[in-house]
Amino acid sequence: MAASREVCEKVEDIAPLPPRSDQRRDRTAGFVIVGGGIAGVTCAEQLSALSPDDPVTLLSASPLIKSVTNFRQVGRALEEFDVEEKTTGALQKACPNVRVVHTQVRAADTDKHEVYTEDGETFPYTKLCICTGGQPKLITKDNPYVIGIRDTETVQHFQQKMANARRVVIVGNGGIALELVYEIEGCEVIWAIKDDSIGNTFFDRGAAEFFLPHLTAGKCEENKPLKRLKYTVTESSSDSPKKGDTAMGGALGPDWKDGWRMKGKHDQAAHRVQVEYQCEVQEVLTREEFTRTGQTAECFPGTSRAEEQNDDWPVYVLLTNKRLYGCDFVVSATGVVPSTGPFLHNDQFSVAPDGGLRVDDHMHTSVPDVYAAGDVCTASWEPAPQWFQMRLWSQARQMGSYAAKCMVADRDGEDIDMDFCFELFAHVTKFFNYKIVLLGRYNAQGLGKDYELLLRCTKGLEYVKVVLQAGRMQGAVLIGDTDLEETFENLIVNGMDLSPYGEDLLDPNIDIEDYFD
Ligand SMILES: Cc1cc2nc3c(=O)[nH]c(=O)nc-3n(C[C@H](O)[C@H](O)[C@H](O)COP(=O)(O)OP(=O)(O)OC[C@H]3O[C@@H](n4cnc5c(N)ncnc54)[C@H](O)[C@@H]3O)c2cc1C
Ligand SMILES: NC(=O)c1ccc[n+]([C@@H]2O[C@H](COP(=O)([O-])OP(=O)(O)OC[C@H]3O[C@@H](n4cnc5c(N)ncnc54)[C@H](O)[C@@H]3O)[C@@H](O)[C@H]2O)c1
Repeated sequence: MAASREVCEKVEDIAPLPPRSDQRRDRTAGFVIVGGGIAGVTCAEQLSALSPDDPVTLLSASPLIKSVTNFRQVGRALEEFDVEEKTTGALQKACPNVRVVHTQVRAADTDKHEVYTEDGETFPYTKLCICTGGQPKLITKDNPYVIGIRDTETVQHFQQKMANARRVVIVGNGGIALELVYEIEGCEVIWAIKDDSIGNTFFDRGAAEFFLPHLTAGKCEENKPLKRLKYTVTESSSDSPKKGDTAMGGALGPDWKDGWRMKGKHDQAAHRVQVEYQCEVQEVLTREEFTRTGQTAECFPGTSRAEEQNDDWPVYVLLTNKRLYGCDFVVSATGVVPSTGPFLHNDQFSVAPDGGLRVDDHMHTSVPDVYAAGDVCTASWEPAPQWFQMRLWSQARQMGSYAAKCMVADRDGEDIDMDFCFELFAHVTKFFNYKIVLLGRYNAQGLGKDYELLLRCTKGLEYVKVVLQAGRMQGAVLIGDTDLEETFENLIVNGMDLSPYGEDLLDPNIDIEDYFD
């Protein structure tokens, strides 16, 4: 049988320690941050603000760094912002005591309080914050037809493949898959999900039903995506990531470019999506391997054998439901593997089952003077009842900022309370061109069976779901411009008994903002 499915959850192989460097730049140790994504840059900015006289060194493998712009505090925990790529100079100009070094960290000796880089330099630190993000968790590694999406480079690679694509298989049912399925045009999509409804990372079945009509509806003018997605870059470069390159860029931010659509080969092809429910990829076969099986590949559902575009696909995907599809390539939108590789030389770090560096409620790792923030870490403190980690920009920003406060407080021997943002899960985003707000235990996470739901839905306009337990709001899903997020955030946080209001709570004729103001 062909390439067996190997889910690569193992952290990248740990290379031997680089030779001890004698290139110790003459510098006083200070705060060192590894990673120029949102977590690392926010940490550097906050350190600069809190400790402007101390040296802060940001080591980043990506030439451009990510920073937060147009920050808007929508509610007490809910925030919106844009993400922009900036030159390192911009950060250094804004924060004079921050120095950004474009380099790749190879290892750290936490006993000596030193970080070593690929080009043989040593950076001593008093406090270190690891913000190295993550990489796509691919369903199978080293298969040129199976790609992940993480940063600008991988998007360019994706775009190149898209240009001539007639059919792609998307695996996964989370953020990236939801966005791609909506954005891809002129190309057939086979969407393979493990679940019985779409988008279950974010939505329950009800909300999934709300979106289904948008799966195949063409994007007529008015519902063209307002926010161009993160998957388009204006310049297309011929160099796809070199083999062996780990995706060293920062994870994508919202579309910072007004770019092309993700057009496949067939402009005129309708937006055709076939969802294959409750299945996984069993095998990915080359054309030769497929031919040897003697099997017949499926036509795109609804097309006859004669209409089938062709049957000489470069790659074939066998699903666990025994359906076999040919396609041009596979997008493995199947989550993130934290990039901890350079730090696991010493086994002092406690690593969580998802591969992240465990951090406590002060963003401390298990190693003295070493902190972590963003996708690379796994929150390992007892969380507030309505908060949980999800690897998102907002949480990367919040963790980066809070880690900086903890680093300074610990250095000065001061106490510090956890930021409010860790009291309540709050996420605002867009899917299928609708505003989406997710609050608290929005899918009744961890509530067992002891909860009730209130729903309000206007087809094509809005979908409101409230999760209640003992009359108290635990979470909410808001789809569309409901303007309920601030009120609901307060109701979740203040734990008010709402049972007297019953279904009136969602009565569209009652202006509950005033009611609970
Ligand atoms: C396609 C895609 C779409 C997304 N869309 C959304 C969204 O709509 N909303 C949302 O909230 N979240 C979204 N996310 C998630 C979000 O991008 C991440 O959670 C967030 O950016 C993580 O930030 P970070 O700083 O932890 O990591 P990253 O942004 O990955 O940054 C890691 C940094 O560390 C550097 N680095 C890594 N290893 C080394 C090393 N050894 N030495 C030196 N530097 C190193 C990298 O170069 C990079 O600069 C999306 C993610 C992807 C992949
Ligand atoms: N708008 C947004 O909020 C948004 C958009 C894109 C990405 N993101 C974030 O970026 C990160 C990466 O996105 P993502 O979509 O890769 O991750 P994700 O965690 O959102 O979704 C991963 C999906 O893949 C599924 N999966 C995992 N292993 C699988 C396997 N072997 N076979 C089939 N399915 C499998 C999971 O069940 C899940 O449905 C996530 O943290 C996500 O939250 C957020």
